[in-house]
Parts: sequence; structure tokens; C-alpha cells
Amino acid sequence: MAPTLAETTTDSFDIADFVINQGNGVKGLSDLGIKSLPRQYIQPQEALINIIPNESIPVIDMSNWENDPKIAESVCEAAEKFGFFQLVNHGVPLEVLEGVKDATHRFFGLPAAVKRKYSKELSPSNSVRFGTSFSPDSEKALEWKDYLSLFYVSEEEASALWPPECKDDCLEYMKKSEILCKKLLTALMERLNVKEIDEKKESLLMGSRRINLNYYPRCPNPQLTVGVGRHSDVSSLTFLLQDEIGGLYVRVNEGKGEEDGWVHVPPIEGSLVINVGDALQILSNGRYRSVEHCVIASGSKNRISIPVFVNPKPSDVIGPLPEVLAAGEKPKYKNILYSDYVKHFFRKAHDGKKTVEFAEM
Ligand SMILES: CC(C)(COP(=O)(O)OP(=O)(O)OC[C@H]1O[C@@H](n2cnc3c(N)ncnc32)[C@H](O)[C@@H]1OP(=O)(O)O)[C@@H](O)C(=O)NCCC(=O)NCCSC(=O)/C=C/c1ccc(O)cc1
Ligand SMILES: O=C(O)CCC(=O)C(=O)O
Ligand SMILES: [Fe+2]
Repeated sequence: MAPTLAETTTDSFDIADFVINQGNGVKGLSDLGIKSLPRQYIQPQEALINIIPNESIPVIDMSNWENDPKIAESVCEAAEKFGFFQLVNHGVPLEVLEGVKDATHRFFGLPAAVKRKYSKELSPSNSVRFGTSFSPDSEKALEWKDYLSLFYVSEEEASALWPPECKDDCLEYMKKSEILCKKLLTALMERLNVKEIDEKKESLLMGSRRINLNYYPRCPNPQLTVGVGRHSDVSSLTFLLQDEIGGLYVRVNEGKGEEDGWVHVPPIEGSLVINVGDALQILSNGRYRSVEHCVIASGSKNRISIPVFVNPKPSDVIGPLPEVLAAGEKPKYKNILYSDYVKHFFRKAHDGKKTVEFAEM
């Protein structure tokens, strides 16, 4: 039985057990109507960020992509300079975006006992996982986020194992965003002198995909905690769909002499946020940048976001591409097995851009 509000303010109530083990998540806590943030969620001061107003990441209109080469150029420039941009008129149908947002609300609206069936301990497969926070065993403070993470192996596996409340919408979104993904990667590769995406390159760039459904419930003291701590993604590219609430921040001006800080990514209806991940930073020998970002939950509303991580295959060895090194550039990264890289990322708490040190020469 769910605890009463009075019980939640006493030490006799085991927050971690309620949130993590019983599958209630932070949604369960928030739904209880707690008035202050439990101490387990209070982040150390250094996790809190300096927000820069009046700056933003580029917004790129793709309507004339086929006829105007400047649009591809602005994508590549944004990937070099910011590692983050928003796309409008990107060709993924709006009803598909709405469908996957509705599916996310449907999934998180299920009873805890149903969602718990997909937890690490009970899930029928490693490719389906419901959880809370990022890496609860290794974090000093927990994160204010619940998630469902679905690794795509095949249509058949997804049909058999993904939760029926969301599988069709997730698959449709992944299918419809693939065309866009190929367009962006082709343009990004041309700039690196990679003229053709052959089978091997296709595997390195988009050999595996994972979709996460993120749920950040209303939070009593959002300034004291994080929805997601500062991190860069380990993907090649991430396609992020967010709802209208806002709360995603991206680091700008790091090491550039200007004010180092974080800018908000304002929700734009129908848009997709694209960011470069560590795998593309490594493949491009640092030319495209995977940039730190984090999420602050809302004090008044429940927020959802849906990233699709487009990645190398777990069995691929990644390192700087030969085309990039052809002109004599020194490699900044060694060759590493991609699944080792991802395991290293998942084993620790979020720690900004430290993951990539694992691949440095
Ligand atoms: C190494 C993987 C991830 C799992 O392989 P496995 O053989 O099933 O290995 P394990 O089940 O032993 O999982 C390794 C560790 O990763 C953990 N893990 C296994 N999936 C998960 C999971 N979705 N979530 C968070 N821990 C997990 C898992 O709990 C385990 O930790 P530990 O038990 O402490 O040893 C394998 O699927 C793989 O190589 N995948 C490559 C494709 C891939 O998933 N790429 C990552 C794209 S995700 C990305 O860019 C960003 C994600 C992200 C996510 C949340 C954020 O807050 C921010 C960013
Ligand atoms: O919720 C968001 O806006 C971003 C989430 C994120 O960075 C992630 O899941 O990797
Ligand atoms: Fe991320």
C-alpha cells in the first residue's frame, strides 16, 4: 500500500525502497504530493549550473534541404560549434511525434506493479528496462527522473518484448526518423571527406539504436536537484523530442574565453533537438563535438522527453576515421570496442565530459 503523506516526512519511510525497488519511481513520490525534496535527491552545490540568458543554440529550417546546400552547411557548422541544434520542417510527420508522446504518458500512467515488470531485476530481456535515476548504485545523489529504455534489436523482438502500451508508436517514430538521420549523417560525413556511406560506415554511424522514454514529474524543489545530471551522450547522433514544458540546458563557451555557462533549449512545437554524441566526436577526431547537457525538472508540471540514440553497433571498434586522418592529422582517440565504451558510461554516475577520457590517446 502507498504510504500516507505523514509517513513520507518521517525517517521510517524508506524512500529508496519505495522509489527503486517497489517500482513507484519519482512519479510515485511526486503523486504523493510531498512538499519538500527528500535528502537523497539533494545534489552537491557543484552540480548546479550558471544559466546564461539571451543566448541559444541554432534553429535550422530544413524545408529547402534538397535545393539549398547552405542548410547542410549550417547543420555541419552547428555540429562543430555547439554540438546541438534544433530542426524544424524536418519531414518526420507531426502525428508520429504526437503518437510517441501520447504513448509515453500511457506507459508512465500504468500502475507501479506493471512498470516494475520491466525493471532490471524482472525484465524478460536486457533490451527492455524501466528504471529511475541514471545509475542509483553509483550516484551520491539521485536524479529526479524515471525512464523506460528500449534497445532495438529487430521488429520481431520489439513486438514480443516491448510494452504493448507504447511499442507501435515507438517503432513508428524510429522508422520515420531514419530518413532524416541518413540525410544528416550523409552531410556530416561529406564535410569529413567521406564520400560514400558504405556498409561498414553505416554500421559505425547507425548500426544500433535505443529509444528512451523519460518522465520528470513535478518536483517540490527543482533548484536543489537535477532531472538528468550533466553528461554528453555516448551515441553518434541523438534525436530528442521534448514536450512544451522546457528544462533542457546545454553548455556553451567552454574554454573559449567568453562566459562559460548553460543555455536553455526552448521547446518549439514540432521541432526535434539534435545533438552530437561521443561516438561521432571520436570518429571525427574531435571535429564534431559532443557537448554537456542537463535537465532541471519543473516545479509545477510533469515533463516528458523522448531521445532516440543512434549508435555504432556494440561489436564495432570505433576510432578516428581514416578519411579524417588522411591529411596527416594526429589521432586524439584510440580504437575501442563500442560496447566497452557504453558499459563504462553506464557504470558510473553522470560526470560531465569525463566518459570520453576512456577513449583518449
Ligand atoms: C553495453 C550495453 C548497453 C548493455 O550490454 P549488456 O550485455 O546487456 O550488458 P549489461 O546488461 O551487463 O549492462 C552493462 C551495464 O550497463 C547498465 N545498463 C544497461 N542498459 C542500461 C540502460 N538502458 N540504462 C542505464 N544503464 C544500463 C547495466 O545495468 C550494467 O550495469 P551494471 O549492472 O552496474 O554492471 C549494450 O546494449 C550496448 O553495447 N549497447 C550499445 C548501444 C547503446 O545502448 N548505446 C548507448 C546509447 S544511450 C546514450 O547515448 C545516452 C544514454 C543516456 C541515458 C540516460 C541518461 O541520463 C543520459 C544518457
Ligand atoms: O530530457 C531531455 O531533454 C534530455 C535527456 C537527455 O539528455 C538524455 O536522455 O540523454
Ligand atoms: Fe543526453
